[in-house]
Amino acid sequence: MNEPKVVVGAAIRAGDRVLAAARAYPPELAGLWEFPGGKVEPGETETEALVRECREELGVAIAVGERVGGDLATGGGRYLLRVYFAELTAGEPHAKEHAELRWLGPAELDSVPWLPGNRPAVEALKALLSA
Ligand SMILES: Nc1nc2c([nH]c(=O)n2[C@H]2C[C@H](O)[C@@H](COP(=O)(O)OP(=O)(O)OP(=O)(O)O)O2)c(=O)[nH]1
Repeated sequence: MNEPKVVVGAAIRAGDRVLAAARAYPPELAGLWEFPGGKVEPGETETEALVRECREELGVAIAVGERVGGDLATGGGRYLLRVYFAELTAGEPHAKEHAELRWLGPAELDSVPWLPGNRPAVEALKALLSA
């Protein structure tokens, strides 16, 4: 079996809220929520991938911070998801590729249907944002 590909997600934080994004595609994932991000390309660091994806998907610049939770198997074992805190350094997020964006506080994190693999990261976030 192939090694899982690393997928990085940015938990962009503003105060006690983080930015969640609803996928627009593919059809089987559309309407489910995730952290902006994507696959780490060959030769790219995880930080570089996060910066690139947030520029492409949201039109913003970010600074990447600490990890949120551990490595999460997702996509039926095809991917290893790693979530990082991030902060906006330039621009306001616009949904260039997502169906919708929402800023969610710790009490609102359960108000959207997350991609199933994100569950443990969302639980970790809830604890970190409430602390
Ligand atoms: N970006 C992102 N992907 C996630 C999260 N959770 C999760 O299970 N995934 C899955 C969904 C996708 O199957 C895969 C990442 O794919 P993607 O479509 O976002 O990556 P990409 O932008 O590099 O894709 P592409 O260029 O190949 O279309 O990881 C998450 O929080 N953020």
